[in-house]
Formats: sequence, structure tokens, C-alpha cells
Amino acid sequence: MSPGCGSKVVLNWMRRSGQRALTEGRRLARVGRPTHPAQHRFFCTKTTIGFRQQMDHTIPPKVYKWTPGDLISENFKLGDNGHVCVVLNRQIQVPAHVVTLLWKNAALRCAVDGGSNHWRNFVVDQVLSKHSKDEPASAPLEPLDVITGDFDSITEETVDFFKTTPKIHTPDQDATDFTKAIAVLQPVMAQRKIQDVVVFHDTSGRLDHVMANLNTLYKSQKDNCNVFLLSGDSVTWLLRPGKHTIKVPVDLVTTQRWCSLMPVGATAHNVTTTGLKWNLYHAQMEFGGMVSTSNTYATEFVQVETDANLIWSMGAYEFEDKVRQMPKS
Ligand SMILES: Cc1ncc(C[n+]2csc(CCOP(=O)(O)OP(=O)(O)O)c2C)c(N)n1
Ligand SMILES: O=c1ccn([C@@H]2O[C@H](COP(=O)(O)O)[C@@H](O)[C@H]2O)c(=O)[nH]1
Repeated sequence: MSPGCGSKVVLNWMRRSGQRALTEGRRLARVGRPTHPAQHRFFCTKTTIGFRQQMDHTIPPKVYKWTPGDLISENFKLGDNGHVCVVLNRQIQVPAHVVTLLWKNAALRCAVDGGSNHWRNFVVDQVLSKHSKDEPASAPLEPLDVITGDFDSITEETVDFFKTTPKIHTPDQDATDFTKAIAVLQPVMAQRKIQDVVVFHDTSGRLDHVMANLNTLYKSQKDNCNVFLLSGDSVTWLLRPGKHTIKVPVDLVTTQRWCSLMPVGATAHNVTTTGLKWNLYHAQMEFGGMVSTSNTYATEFVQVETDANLIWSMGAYEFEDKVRQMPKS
């Protein structure tokens, strides 16, 4: 099985994507917005176990504002240039109507290797479920723009199903297909000024894949690129060093849904939070030491100031119940 691939395909696809950007003017779902305050000089106190020291910051922390409600509720607020949807090789657990809306509003749509098998199932299920309920057929889902990967998981049937979709072969076995997909997408995103990537993934199954997917968040970090992992019941993304404000949907506060801050990979020496039930104050976080799991909210606005990367993950309301009603494919 050898799907069409090669540098010519990449170039043609990128050229077409760029051209479309000039004519389309799609809207951007800007979930995270880094801002750059004027530089000033200030001091902060770092408290770790056993010592306290003064840190002289000549560079102020970067400020980030996140509104995950735009992503996990039905209120998708869209900006100017759209977002990217990426499908990984796991069954899609995000409720169908959320997937459909995110897909419809996307500016670019990509399936990663075996993810294209799951996308094919999703497309077929959508048509069959309308048919079985005698509902009028809705507009077909927008086509995939590209399938990437080493192509060890895409089936012949799926290749055939998506025969007109450009396929970009990324054979390197020193990086995951997901990491390579983001690397393929980033130049096009930069060209079209798209910042947000919404990834349909799942946390069940192989732990190494889950860890590798978190690693991709680290590997793909750029000022102009936010990658959000969306599963059946959670949203996960990377908080870079800086000052973050996360606006939490009120339902999640009232229902006391879970949230967590995880120092994956490196120690964070100075983490201060407000708005959580269990807050941190100039705290050190690391594996083997303190990680903040099973936390929840005290208010609608959570602030996290950190000197190192942290993974933020939060329960997404309504998802779990809807997923239980979905047929497994
Ligand atoms: C030190 C090291 N460990 C492991 C690997 C193997 N490896 C890392 S990423 C990768 C590709 C994984 O492909 P992906 O499609 O993401 O996952 P799959 O389901 O095919 O395993 C491989 C083979 C390596 N190259 N180097
Ligand atoms: O159990 C899994 C398997 C895969 N993934 C993600 O999907 C891509 C593509 O996987 P393939 O097996 O090559 O089709 C992989 O890079 C992982 O990011 C996963 O999350 N869980």
C-alpha cells in the first residue's frame, strides 16, 4: 500500500493552502492569546523547600489569557483565520456535535495516519445515524485537507475512501506521526496566521502514546501556536513560563469539576496560583515531589504564574455523559 506522497505533493498542498487563505478570510477560534506587556523591572520572592531567595527579573513574565469555554462549550467564539483540526489514531470520544462544529469552523483539517480510519468511521456514522433516525441529511462534513504519517496504520479501504485527499509521507522513525504532523502544519499556519490546533485524541490505551502526545505539546511550542488535546472528558494544553489567566466556564466551578497542573519533564521552582481550591504559593513542583492533581476551582478565574512549563488539564463538562450514549465504532 503506498498512498501518494513526496515533496511535490507537499509543495502543491502548501501552495493551494496559501492561495486559499488569500481568498477565504475564515474566522479564528482564538482560545489563547499571548500578550506582551511593556518591559519593566520588579522583584519576586521564591520559596522552595528549605530556602528563600530574591530573584531580580529584568524581563517581565509573558501574559497569557485562556478561554477554554470557547472550545468545550457550544459557544465557539471564532476569530479571523480559523483553527486547525487534527485527528489522531484513537476512537473519537468527543461528542459528535462538538466534533462537527469544530470541524465545520476549522480552516485546515488533518488526519494523522490511523486517525484517518477513525475519521472515515466518524463520517460514515454521521450519515448512517441521520438515515436511521429518518432525519434530513445535513450538509456533508468538509473534506480532509491532508493526511500525514508513516502510513503503517491507514488501511487500504481508507486510502481508497480518501483517494483525492493529499497525503504527505513522514517516514522518520525518530519522531511520532503526531509531532511530524504539527511540523508539517506549522509553516502553513504561520503563512495563514492560524494559531490554534484542536486535536481529537484519547487518554485510554497505550500510556507511551499518551506521554508522547504530551511531549508533542512541548516540542511544538511556539509563540504563535497553541495545541489543545481534546478527549471525551478533558482539555489539555501547555502553560509556558509566564503569567496565565484561565477563564473557567461557570458550570465547571459550580459542579467542582477537576483540574490539574503537572510539571512534566522538568522541575518548576516557582509556581503561584489563585482561584483554585488548593493553591500554590511560590512552590516547587516536580515528579517525585509535588504535582497538583484532583484539584478544583474556587472561582471562575484561575491564575497560574510559573517559571517553567506545566501541563494544564481540566475536566470538560457534559462530555462524559454524552460519550456513554455514543455507540462504539
Ligand atoms: C530512543 C528511541 N526510542 C524509540 C524510538 C522509536 N520510535 C520513536 S517515535 C517512532 C514512530 C512512532 O510512530 P507513531 O505513528 O507515532 O506511533 P505507532 O503507533 O506507529 O507506534 C518510533 C518508531 C526511537 N526512534 N528512538
Ligand atoms: O493508541 C494510540 C495510537 C496512536 N496515537 C496517536 O496517533 C498518531 C498516529 O498513530 P498511528 O498508530 O501511527 O496511526 C500517533 O503519533 C499518536 O499521536 C495515540 O494517541 N494513541
